[in-house]
Amino acid sequence: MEGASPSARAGRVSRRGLLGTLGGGAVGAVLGGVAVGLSRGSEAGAEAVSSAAPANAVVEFMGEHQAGIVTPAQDRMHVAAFDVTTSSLDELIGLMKDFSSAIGYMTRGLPIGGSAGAGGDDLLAPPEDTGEAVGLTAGHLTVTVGFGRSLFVDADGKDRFGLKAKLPEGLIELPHFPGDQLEEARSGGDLVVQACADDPQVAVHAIRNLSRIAFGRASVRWSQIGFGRTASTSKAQATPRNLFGFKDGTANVKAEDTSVVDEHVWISGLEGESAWANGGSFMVARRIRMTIETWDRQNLGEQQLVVGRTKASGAPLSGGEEFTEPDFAKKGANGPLIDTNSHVALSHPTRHGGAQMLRRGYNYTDGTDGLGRLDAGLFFIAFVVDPRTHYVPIQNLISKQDLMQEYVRHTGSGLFVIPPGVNEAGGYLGKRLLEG
Ligand SMILES: C=CC1=C(C)c2cc3[nH]c(cc4nc(cc5[nH]c(cc1n2)c(C)c5CCC(=O)O)C(CCC(=O)O)=C4C)c(C)c3C=C
Ligand SMILES: [Fe+2]
Repeated sequence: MEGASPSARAGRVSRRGLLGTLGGGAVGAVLGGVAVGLSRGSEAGAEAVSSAAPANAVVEFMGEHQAGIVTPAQDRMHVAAFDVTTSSLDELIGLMKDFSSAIGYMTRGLPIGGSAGAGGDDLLAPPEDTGEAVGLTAGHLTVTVGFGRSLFVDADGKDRFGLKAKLPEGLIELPHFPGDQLEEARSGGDLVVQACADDPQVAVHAIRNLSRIAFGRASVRWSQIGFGRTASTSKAQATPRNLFGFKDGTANVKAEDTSVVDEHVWISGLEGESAWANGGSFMVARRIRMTIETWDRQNLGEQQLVVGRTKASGAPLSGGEEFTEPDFAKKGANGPLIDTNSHVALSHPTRHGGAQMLRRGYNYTDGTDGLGRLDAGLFFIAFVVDPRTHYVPIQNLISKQDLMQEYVRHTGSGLFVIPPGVNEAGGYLGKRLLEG
């Protein structure tokens, strides 16, 4: 599914190559976009644009599943949630077609619409692409799109677009968890767009342009920039560290374990009206502020007790090295070596009927809070097959008992269903929901 197409791998995307790779199925809208872009741009412009798409930084947009889930986690993220402002299903369909078309270009490192990007000949219209990514590589950009419950039914239960019957049962209203201090302006949303890339400018460019494209049909409700990954999603990746200074992602679901991914990440087996969601996933997003200053005053022993692993190597406190399975039964002089209320003990699959999640979070900082404290933390993202079994019970237990709770505060929240990928000619993100 992922990986560069042969034409992209060659480092230059010819016009025919572009039509082949995008038009091979990404959408009529993409083909239309290409045609428009080429008719507007000069030959020389198109060539210049094409040569700016080195293949080794391209993650394929098209596929059975959307990219940006099992894709090796890139270092930078910009996520935005949108409120859909139109009440027209046709306009919503148009928006998803336009998003899919633009994503097709941007993930290849090309200016939207095949336009000249930062410039061109038309002085009387705004450029089709804002231009700040021209000259940069595709940066392994992935753009993952999802739908919130409020797209299906509004707060009064009204069927906004005739989609209510297609609402997957798993797309619940998340319950209030103990200690939640959620801010309305950082929570919810009808649509979510997760842009991840190696380069922050590439990720921000994607969200900026999609927001611009959405104008008149959807507006940004909240957005969050993350500056460093806090998870590995591939065995080839080194485990990064979160802002507590601990390795994060050691026991994460990894892309190579395809049977685990199939069981715990991809939606399958849905029948009837919600069958459109098969091949998709659910995305849980939580903005978790970390009280860094308090944490930094704790001694190393306390920090390790809270996590249940050593700070240096990430090994479980029961012994071994980073990837050794924790032994929760192993006792020392003062009881279990891994505290029963440590983060690892409470979130481990053995406490939750084997449920696992693919974590794909990011460190964030949004400056200081006016009291001299860093507004920083972890933008937690997890992809799961069903939040009712794979997120809610875990969050409930953590929120009630986790020693880590003393150092964190949940300030934002969202739950979205991620539709499957685009893998057919004339397809676009969400087509099976919106037209099926
Ligand atoms: C509800 C799910 C989870 C939330 C919310 C969460 C927040 C959170 N986690 C850390 C730091 C670490 N988490 C680690 C492991 C881990 N965390 C969860 C779930 C949530 N974390 C799971 C399922 C696991 C794996 C448990 C296991 O199988 O052993 C670790 C250990 C290293 C690792 O395996 O990744 C750390 C460190 C922070 C700082 C945080 C909120 C700010
Ligand atoms: Fe965790």
